[in-house]
Formats: sequence, structure tokens, C-alpha cells
Amino acid sequence: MPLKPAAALDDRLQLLLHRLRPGQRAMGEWIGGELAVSAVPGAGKSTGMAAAAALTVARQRLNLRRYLVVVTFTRSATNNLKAKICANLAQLGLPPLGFSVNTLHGLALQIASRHRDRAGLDLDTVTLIAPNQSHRLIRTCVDRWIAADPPLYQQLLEGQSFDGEEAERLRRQSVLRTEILPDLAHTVIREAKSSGLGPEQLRSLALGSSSYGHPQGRSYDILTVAAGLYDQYQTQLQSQNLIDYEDMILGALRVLEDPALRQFWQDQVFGVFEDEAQDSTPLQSELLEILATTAEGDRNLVRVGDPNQAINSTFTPADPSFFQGFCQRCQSQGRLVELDQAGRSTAQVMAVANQMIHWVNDRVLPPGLGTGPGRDRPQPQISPERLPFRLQDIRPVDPGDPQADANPAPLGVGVEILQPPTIDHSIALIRQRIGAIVAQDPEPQIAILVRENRQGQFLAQHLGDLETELGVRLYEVGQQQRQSHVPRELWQLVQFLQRPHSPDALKAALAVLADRQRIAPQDFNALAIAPEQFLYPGPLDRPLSPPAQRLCTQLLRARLELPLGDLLGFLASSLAYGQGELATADKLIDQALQRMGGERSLEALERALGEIVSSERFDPVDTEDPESLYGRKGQVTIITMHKAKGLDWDYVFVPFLQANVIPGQMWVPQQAQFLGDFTLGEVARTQIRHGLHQVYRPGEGLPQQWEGVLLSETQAWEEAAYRKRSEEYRLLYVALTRAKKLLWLSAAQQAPFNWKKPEKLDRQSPCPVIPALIQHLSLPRS
Ligand SMILES: Nc1ncnc2c1ncn2[C@@H]1O[C@H](COP(=O)(O)OP(=O)(O)OP(=O)(O)O)[C@@H](O)[C@H]1O
Repeated sequence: MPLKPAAALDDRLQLLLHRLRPGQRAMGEWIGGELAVSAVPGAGKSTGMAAAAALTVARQRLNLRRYLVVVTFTRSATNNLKAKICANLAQLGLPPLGFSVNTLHGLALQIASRHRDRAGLDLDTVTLIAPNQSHRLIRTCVDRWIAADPPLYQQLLEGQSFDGEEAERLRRQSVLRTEILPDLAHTVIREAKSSGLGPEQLRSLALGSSSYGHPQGRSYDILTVAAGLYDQYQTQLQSQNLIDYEDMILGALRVLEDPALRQFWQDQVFGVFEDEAQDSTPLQSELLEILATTAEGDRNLVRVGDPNQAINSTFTPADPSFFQGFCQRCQSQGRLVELDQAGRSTAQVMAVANQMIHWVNDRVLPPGLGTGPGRDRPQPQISPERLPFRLQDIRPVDPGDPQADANPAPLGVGVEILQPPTIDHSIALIRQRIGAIVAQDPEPQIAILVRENRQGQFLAQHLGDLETELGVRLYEVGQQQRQSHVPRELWQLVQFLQRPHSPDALKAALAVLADRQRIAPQDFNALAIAPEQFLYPGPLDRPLSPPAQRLCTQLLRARLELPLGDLLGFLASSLAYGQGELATADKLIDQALQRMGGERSLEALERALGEIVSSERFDPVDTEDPESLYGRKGQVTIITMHKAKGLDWDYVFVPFLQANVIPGQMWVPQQAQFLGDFTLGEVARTQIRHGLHQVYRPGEGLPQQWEGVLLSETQAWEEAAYRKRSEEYRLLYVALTRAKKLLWLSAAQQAPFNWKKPEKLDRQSPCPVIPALIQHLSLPRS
């Protein structure tokens, strides 16, 4: 007898549920209310979320008028998830309707553009600010703030001490104007705005202190300085009809403040699923919470994330402690699902990753609590969201799991940890190990993960012959990205040629030359304050950095001697570009000449390059979808740990795990040390974040009272260092959990202190977790 349609749908729902693993199934069974889903790496959270979304659409009979809102972090994740939900709906015999998948900003823009007046954004006349524009705008704000608030500026100029010497004053002015204050403005504006704080609230946070002061010396009113910069920024944005990403969300929130419009949106939205919830900001959470609110005042909100993979919180406003808090709250109500089974890695890799999170949580403690076990005094209870990791072990999947080749057999012992004498030995060992892998698997999928691009560059230089030697392709991701830096670098050099006597232009050109390792890194403020003297020193002048001076005057000579068409080529070769970068430079030259029309002057060239840099994304020559390139078989991909998030490889190498690389240390650039042992940007970010943690209650909007929540500069710096250390260990965790069959780690005994000078080796201790992992695995210490 044929099944009745309703019964048939029910059967199909069951079938879909049964294709999920236990944690995913718990997601799939969600019918309403708040749910936290904490997923370990490789747990299949996209798979679970796509199934849960399709099941919800089917059960609730969602449609064009009432639908589920799914929010992801990037546009490519949006496309992937949409395709998966559509495929599930097709299997249920349903049309691809009843849901929307958006990035958070896409969703905000959709709401704001539907009610422009209310949002306060006239989208016909305003433009989203481009990164280069933002850079320039911030520089303008700094100049205006300096003119508007001489007493506070003076206080910064004087720093911790000042003997009144003129050259030093000029140097400090240059550092403050071109580095410290732009950095402070950039950090604070994003941090405050994405938490819903305006300049006035920053000022009241600055005042709301009971413990203000700097025990070792003078304290600066950093948040008041920051609020002044923020005021200038808002004024500039408005006067130029620009908006930033935060304005989109603020616009959407203004729409939802209107009771009728809020009702309109809440009536349409059945519920909200949020992916990568560990990376959201208070403002984003507020938007989703409002949309998810039901007629009864509950919330249909599923937030999915992995707090242990929160690796953006020290350089963006993302803050995992809010998601951690949400998980805690849901757990106490029995509304937490742990997706803790993962099929990606072999058992040994999971064991090492698990071991690491326990080790770190035991030893990396918030300021004021001492370090390491063996602490004789009893430790106070630390709230879980303050700890570096959520204690969630990765477990293998059950027998019969639907994922093909889940928890694969290891290659050899699965995890290898080495401590070679030098970084050159590390490379020789990698080469040897890759040779052995290729002997067993001629088309291996391999990655080498690095902490910073310079390490990748160094590896690529030394492993360049892998293809001829072993027949595997070498693909350095940073190299590809560097090509998109080509326009900016050449533009900066051309600006210098056009205005050699401008301190700003000279400083920017010197920074480019140092980045390209054409001159030694140094404090360029001292060189750039008097360009004439630096470029053409008189017989009595003390020569400042002769190699940099020689190179700069060579460039200036080329400007006089070469035709314009050849000048960019000459600049490109002066920057020691590799082949791909030279090809990109060629493409750039063609585009710039086209833009210049018939005009052939340096000024026109500068303008054309400036337009290319600020108005469009100049694609490097390789235009294939990058992510599909990273995981090709028969390839060794060199990639940073940050970029590797979300990806995996059969064989993963993580060399250079010295303690100065991970967890590294917070440091104050030498040129900024006159202000004290901290950086203004980090202190301000931490003061804001700490303040918010003390007073923010989810779903209750922002508070008016900030009494007694301001950390002193020293406290804020210590707290920032703790957060940074925690995040570095999470980054290492992301790196370890990329491996499927083999994880190869090494910490060299002699390694560079600074990777800008990789040839200068010093004794370095290993990342502190390495000896513990060696012991855990009972590996020989070699
Ligand atoms: N229930 C399942 N049935 C079959 N395959 C599955 C299942 N769950 C996950 N997988 C497979 O496991 C792999 C990882 O899944 P998915 O991409 O959903 O993971 P993720 O948790 O989003 O990854 P990440 O750790 O990068 O966040 C994919 O190849 C997916 O096809």
C-alpha cells in the first residue's frame, strides 16, 4: 500500500535523522527555544546544521513568508551551507524554500535597506568604506585630534620622561602621528562600535574608575584620547557619506527598535541558526537575539561554535567569552549539545590535542593567580569562560558512522615530535619525512603550517627543489597573497619618488624596502623626520643608515633616467620580486597605463596606482578559487595556522614550535617605549572588553553604569598578555587538529629570535607544551 504523503515525509525525516551522528541528531531534533552547540574540530557541524535546518523547515512547514534565518561567517561558507540545505530538502521531497542563508552583515544590510529612513542609512548616497580609504581617513582623524586636544597630545609626547631635546620631540611626533595614534584609533573604534559603544560611553567608561592610576609612573587618559579620535572618525564618515561594517548592524538595530517593524521581522522569522558563534560580537548577538524572539517572548536561537577554535579575538572585536557564557547558561538548563565526536583524525592526533587543552588550562592562568601546578595555595574557582579552553575532549566516532574513512589508521605512530639542533635541521627532517611519505603514497596531501608568513617564505626558499627531487608540487599560500600586495608596495615607492621630501612618503617607502628585506628593519621615524638630510647628508652630518640611503637615492636616480613605462619594472626588480609577483607587476603596469590615457607623468602614474589600490581589489595573476588549491593531492601546501582553520590534510607538519613563536610574548616596539611598558591600543581594547564583561548582560542591552570597572594600564596590559597567550595556544590547537593520518611537530633548539633575520640563531626553548606532549606519548627526546 503506498504511504500517505504525510507519513512518507515523516519517514524521510527519520531517515535523514538516522544519517546523523548522536550530537548532530540532537541538533536535528531541535524544535524551539535556545540551544548551544559546542563542536570539536571535524565534528561535522556544517553537516549537522544543514540537516537541522532542513528538518526544521519541513517540520514547521516554513515558506517564503515565515522562514529560518541561518547566519554564517564568510560568503563561501554561505554558499556551501545553502547547497547542503537545498540537497537535504530535495531528499525530503521539498522545494528549496523556507530558509535564508546570509553573512551577518548581509542580513543586517537586508534589514537596513528595507527601511532606509528608520535605519538612518540612505543606501543610494552612502558607500561602504574600503580598507585603504579607512586607513587614510584614520590618518586625517589623528591630525584633527592632535589639533583639537593639545593638552592630551602633549601628555603623550612627554611620555614617561622627556628631556626636551628637539630631535627626540620630532621623532615622538612622527611615531605618534603615523603609528601609535592610528593604531589606537583603529583598534578602539572597531572594538567600541562593535560592542554598541559610542564615544560618549567610552568617556564614561574612562571616568567610571575606582582604581585608576598607574603604579609605576604617569598614566594617560587613553580612553579619553580614544573617544576623541572616535568622535573625529564619526564626523569624517558622515561628511564623506561613508559607512563602515558596524554601521550596517547599527542601522538594522535602529530599524528593530521600532515596535511595529520589530514585529514585522519577528513575524517572518521562525528562528535563527548561527554558525561560528565563538567569533561574534555583542552587537551581532543582539541583532540575532531580537530576530529570534518569538511572540511568547522566548527565543528560537541555535548558536553553534567551537570556543577552542577562537583565534581572532586578539586582533578583531570577536570575543569568545560571550559564546562560552551562552554555553554555560544553556548547559545549566539542559540545552547544551556537545558535538564531541569527530571523524577527521586518527586516534593519536586526537589524544595529543586533548592532552594539550588539559595541560594549558592547568597552567595558563589569569593574572594574579600564579602559574603552573605545584602552586601551594589553593586556587580560587576560575569561571570557565576565563580559561583558555573549554574542557571538551575530541572523541572518535562510533562504529558504523556514516562518514567514509572516519578516524583513519595512522601513518606510522600517527604523531611524531622532534627537537632538532637548528631550524636548518628541521627543514632537512621535513624533506626526509616527505620523501618517506611519497614512497608509500605517491600523491600525498601535505601541509606545513607556520605561525607567520616569513617562516613560510623561509621554508619555500629551502624546499624549492621538492618538485624535481620528489615529484610533489610546492604551494606557498603567502607567496600568492603577497602578489596582491604588489600594487600597494609599488604605489608607495612611486609616492616617494613623487615627493621625496615628505617624511610620510619616505617612511612608507623605507617600510616597504624593509618588508622586502632590501634593508634592515629599524626605527624609520628617526630617518624620516629630515628627509633632505637623510637622502643627501652634508659633510658634517652623521650618516644615518647608509644602505637605506644608497637604495633610496638609486630609486630617485632611476626616476630621472628611465622612461615611465620602464620605471615600475625597475621598482619591481628593486623589491626582489619573485616570478609570480613580477607577472602581477606587469599586469599592473598595463592597467595603470590604460588608466592614465595619454598622460605620461609621474603624477598621473601615482594617481592611477592610487585609484587601483583604493577602489578595487586587484587580483593577482592566479585567479582560481584559492581554497580548492590548498588541498590538492601531490602537493605540499605552506600555509599559516590562521588560514588553515576549517581545512584538513592527510599529513600535517608544524615546525618551528619554539616558545618565542608560540605562545610568544607581548612586546612594545622600541620606538613606542617612551610611553611605558605597554601599547595604547592593547590597553584600550582590554579596558573596553573587561568593562563590558563586568556589566554586559545578554539580552538586556548596554548598561549606563560603569562604576569601578576600568582596569589600570598595568592591569590591562597583563590581562591582554593573558588573553594573547591563551589565543596562541588555541591557534596551536587549530594547527594540531588539521591532521588526519600524521601530525609531525618540531621545536628547534637554535632558532631566530626575529624571523626577519632567519640566519641569526640563538638558543630557544621549546613551546612549553612540547615537553609535556613528548612525555605523554612516551617519545624519545630527540
Ligand atoms: N553524519 C555524517 N555523515 C557523513 N559524513 C559526515 C557526517 N558528518 C560529517 N561528515 C563528514 O565529515 C567531514 C567534516 O564535516 P563538516 O564539514 O560538516 O565539519 P565541520 O565540523 O564543519 O568542520 P570544522 O572542524 O572544519 O568546523 C565532511 O567530509 C563531512 O562530509
